[in-house]
Amino acid sequence: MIQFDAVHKRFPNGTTAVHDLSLEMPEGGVTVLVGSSGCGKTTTLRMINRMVDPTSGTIRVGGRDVLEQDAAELRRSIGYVIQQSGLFPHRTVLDNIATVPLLLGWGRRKARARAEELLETVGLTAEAGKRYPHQLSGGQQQRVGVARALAADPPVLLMDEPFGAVDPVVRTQLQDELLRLQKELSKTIVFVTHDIDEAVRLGDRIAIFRTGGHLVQCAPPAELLAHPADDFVADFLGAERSLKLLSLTALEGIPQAPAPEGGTWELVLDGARRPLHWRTEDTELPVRPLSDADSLLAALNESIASPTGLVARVDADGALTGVTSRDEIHAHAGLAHEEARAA
Ligand SMILES: Nc1ncnc2c1ncn2[C@@H]1O[C@H](COP(=O)(O)OP(=O)(O)OP(=O)(O)O)[C@@H](O)[C@H]1O
Repeated sequence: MIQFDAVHKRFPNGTTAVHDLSLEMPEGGVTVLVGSSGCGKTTTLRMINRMVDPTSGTIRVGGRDVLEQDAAELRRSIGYVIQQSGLFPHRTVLDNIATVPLLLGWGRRKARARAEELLETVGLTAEAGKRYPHQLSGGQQQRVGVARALAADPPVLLMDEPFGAVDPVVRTQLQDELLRLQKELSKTIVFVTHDIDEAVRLGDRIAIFRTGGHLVQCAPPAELLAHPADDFVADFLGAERSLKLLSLTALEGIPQAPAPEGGTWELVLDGARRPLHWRTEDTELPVRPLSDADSLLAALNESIASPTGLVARVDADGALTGVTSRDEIHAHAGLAHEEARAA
């Protein structure tokens, strides 16, 4: 969908921001650009919608060279979300979201109806639409930014550190929302971040850049974590690289056994068989039940916290389906690594 071919960007002051970049960003997937400050991520992103033009090389979107297209038209056809949302302060939330449809000549009524629909899509109330941006929290403003970028239903979304300015809890919520939306919409997304955990969570492919605008490696997260191309990439991925790999493997298919009965610790259930806590004669300890979609990393964590070393497994309704032991989780963690290395 988006193709960079030998792209170079040198600014008039002599700074090379992007060096000989050849990269493909697949249709309907999330490509995350990561790297330390100043390594050329934003410049790469902005060359896609011609906010910056390359010095040499070719960029194609949907097979068409961007330099052969009208810059303003191209920009309207590509969604763009930035940190601090970039909303117009003197327009209501609804008018902000309707910006591009109005520019495209949709007519006021249709543009507003689309904006109302999108408010709901990004998890905001109709009432929020009547407010001005400063009357919303940072996380809500980012949601409006995403809604505005989606308004004309563009096939491509560019997102530059969109969740960089919100606290970690809201950031996780926004990431979850984006994953949910992406399941429905399958946009071609290019996402810039400093945060490798965010990249592993969101990316179908991760491109790691080094200062001077050099692309070092581009691969799906599991491949990157199992086979970093060099020490730079390994350092960037961090010391917990192996644990990050476990965050990509789901618990589904990992064997379960019936919950133990009559031992020192008992798993207490409510009337709907939902786990409440672990109980011994004089103590109760919390249980954090996991479903098939949860990761091996979450299971490892829970197995360490659990007094019995057992992880309670539940179905979609939260009802107990069985337990899995710490040893079993360990064995599968090792297996997940071997498979990733072998792949
Ligand atoms: N308009 C410009 N003129 C001159 N140099 C620029 C310009 N824009 C960016 N640069 C330089 O190009 C390099 C790459 O910048 P860019 O913003 O693409 O990096 P980045 O990886 O997105 O950084 P950050 O994570 O800090 O946003 C930096 O050295 C930057 O100072």
